[in-house]
Amino acid sequence: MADTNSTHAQPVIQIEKLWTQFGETVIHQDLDLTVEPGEIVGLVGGSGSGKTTLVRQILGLNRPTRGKVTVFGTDLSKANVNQMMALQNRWGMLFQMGALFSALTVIDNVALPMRELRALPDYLIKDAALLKLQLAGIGPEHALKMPSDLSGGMIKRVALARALSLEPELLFLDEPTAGLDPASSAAFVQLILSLHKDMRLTVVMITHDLESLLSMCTKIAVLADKHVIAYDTPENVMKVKHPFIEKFFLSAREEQHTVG
Ligand SMILES: Nc1ncnc2c1ncn2[C@@H]1O[C@H](COP(=O)(O)OP(=O)(O)OP(=O)(O)O)[C@@H](O)[C@H]1O
Repeated sequence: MADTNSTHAQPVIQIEKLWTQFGETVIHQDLDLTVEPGEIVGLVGGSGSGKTTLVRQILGLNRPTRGKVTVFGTDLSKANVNQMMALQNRWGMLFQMGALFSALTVIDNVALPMRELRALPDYLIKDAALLKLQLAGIGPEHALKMPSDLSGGMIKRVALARALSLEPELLFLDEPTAGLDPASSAAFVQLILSLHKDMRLTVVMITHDLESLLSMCTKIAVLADKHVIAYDTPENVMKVKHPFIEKFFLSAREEQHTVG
């Protein structure tokens, strides 16, 4: 009998039978991945396993050789310019490098995506930018500073405020804690967790940082052997017998044994 009570929300991201080839080199082969609303998915894999390429394909910046990428129900291979622009307003991206424009003040960096939309008067954009900064833990006293006046942790927070400026439903994070000291890293993880809760975000994050993977992710997707070899809760992924997984989680397992 059909279960009439269950709601089947549309996946935020659906990747089906994706192939990526650069020249003779195959990077992804028959890769499948589905991200449901509200998940925080950690994307892990060895260097060159194709994590960045996969995220670029989800953002429509790279086209897969074969296969289908659907975001918010839109098949990217069939999306026209207007549909792509509509999608771009529904996601935010926190880049690892060059997170801020060095010639713009903190508030102008955050205001930029809103100004590009040309939908709001500037006084409203400034207020909205101040609110986003506050959400990311940056007070108004820092609004007119230049990026060069900020610490690494503050730069990440301002970049996060900018990624959130269009109130995205989907947030991409590329190595969000890289370069932060342990205390700033833990604070940044807490910030993302609270935003995830308050803003009902879906998050996809590339990271090598075991600590943030285990404390944040509802699911981990492991990229190896050209596809997703495991996609489950951190607890279950850690149990999968595969050389990459065993090596990657070795330290976490050892910690568990020490504690237990
Ligand atoms: N445009 C391109 N042309 C040719 N090769 C490319 C291109 N983009 C990526 N590659 C190759 O594809 C492979 C996957 O790269 P990608 O950056 O996606 O890996 P990654 O898993 O993010 O690696 P890392 O963890 O080191 O950042 C690499 O071997 C890279 O050199």
